[in-house]
Amino acid sequence: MLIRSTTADDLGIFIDTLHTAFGQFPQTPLDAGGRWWSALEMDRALLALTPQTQPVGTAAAYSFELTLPGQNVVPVSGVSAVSVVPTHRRQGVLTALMRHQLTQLRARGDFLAVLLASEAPIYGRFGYGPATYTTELSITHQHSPLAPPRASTPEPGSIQVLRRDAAQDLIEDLYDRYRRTQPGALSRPHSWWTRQSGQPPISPAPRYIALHRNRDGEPTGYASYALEGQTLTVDEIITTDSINSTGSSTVATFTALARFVLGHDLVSTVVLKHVPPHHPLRWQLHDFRAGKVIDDTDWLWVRLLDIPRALAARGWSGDGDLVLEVQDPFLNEHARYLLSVREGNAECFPTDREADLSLDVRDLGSLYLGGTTPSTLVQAGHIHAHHPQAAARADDLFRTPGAPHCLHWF
Ligand SMILES: CC(=O)SCCNC(=O)CCNC(=O)[C@H](O)C(C)(C)COP(=O)(O)OP(=O)(O)OC[C@H]1O[C@@H](n2cnc3c(N)ncnc32)[C@H](O)[C@@H]1OP(=O)(O)O
Repeated sequence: MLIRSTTADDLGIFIDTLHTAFGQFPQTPLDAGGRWWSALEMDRALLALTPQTQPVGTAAAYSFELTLPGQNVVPVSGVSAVSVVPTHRRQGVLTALMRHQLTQLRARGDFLAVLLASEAPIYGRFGYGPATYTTELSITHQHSPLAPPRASTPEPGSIQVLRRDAAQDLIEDLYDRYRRTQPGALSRPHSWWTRQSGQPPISPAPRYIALHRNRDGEPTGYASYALEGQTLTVDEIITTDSINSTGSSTVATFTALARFVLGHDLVSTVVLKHVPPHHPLRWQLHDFRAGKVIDDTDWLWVRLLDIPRALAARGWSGDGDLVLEVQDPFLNEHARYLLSVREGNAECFPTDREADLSLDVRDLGSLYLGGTTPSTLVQAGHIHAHHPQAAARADDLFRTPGAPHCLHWF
């Protein structure tokens, strides 16, 4: 099996191989469906070829930024377009692609990689762990407008409905402001917006944008939505007031936009994709049961490539020391690290001290953004705690003010 990097000249063969693997018919990159792939960075993609040079596998990487706990924004590679054609599966092609890619990512100095997994059992063996979660809610509209708040007054603001193509610059700017404060969120490069490459509202699919302005007239968020029959589907609600610089959160803009879509006439069901974990929306309904969770799933998977750098890059809570013994079976690495947290910042170095926790690098990926607690993974039997206080001490350090959330598709 030969793995080689691609160039722009390989775009056609890359997309052909990818579509064969996914069982779809090829689309040129410029037609509507093919726009998805026009954002591919072809100098960062890989092709797997047989000794007869038949292309049988693909993998790509996008250059994104990821917001970490502490609102630290760092570069990250977004792994995508991973595929092996059906005739060559379970022969180690993916394993060879992953090994090649992880080596390349490290060589370019990356300390983190992320992906969205088509199936959950695929990527743990390569060191990725599920790190953010997202919920899809279906709300039966006529029974369940939002109840008036019992202990506060709704923020006065206004909503304007725009067509998606008239709102592109506004929503690009709002998304960018949102993602810089939301741990777990990824950047959407400008080229994705100009090429309309991605899922709605980036793609040219017809959408309305409900734009929210605060009492001073400043845009603070939007809902991207479409109406089909009597179902109104919201792709995403993006708000810039959800987490402020002190880390405290409000849902004022989200609530105003939810009230707007739930009040839409001639609609029986409102589907809200990508509601963040622990969001209060269901509590705001008149009828709690009218909000049905139709999907509650992992979204962003994280892989640490340089553990000391990755751990020092995020913000922490409290003060304390923790020794982590980390196994990385795929890269055949095993080391112990001392994590020292002081006033929200961490230093991390290899150490000989006794371990507090022993864990696989995939579990460290799951803990990294604060979406899962160490004690949960100890209880699940994935992490070994060497003494009774270890999990609680780790919980205190890894704790974040809110759940990480990602809704970018790539
Ligand atoms: C980030 C993204 O792009 S997500 C998109 C992933 N791509 C797809 O889902 C497209 C359809 N599927 C495929 O193209 C292929 O089946 C792939 C890429 C998932 C797997 O490729 P393969 O070359 O068959 O994987 P490979 O032979 O290296 O398998 C490695 C191991 O993973 C296991 N594995 C591979 N795919 C799966 C799966 N879908 N479910 C469970 N286990 C799997 C194999 O059994 C093997 O296990 P073993 O080491 O214990 O024997």
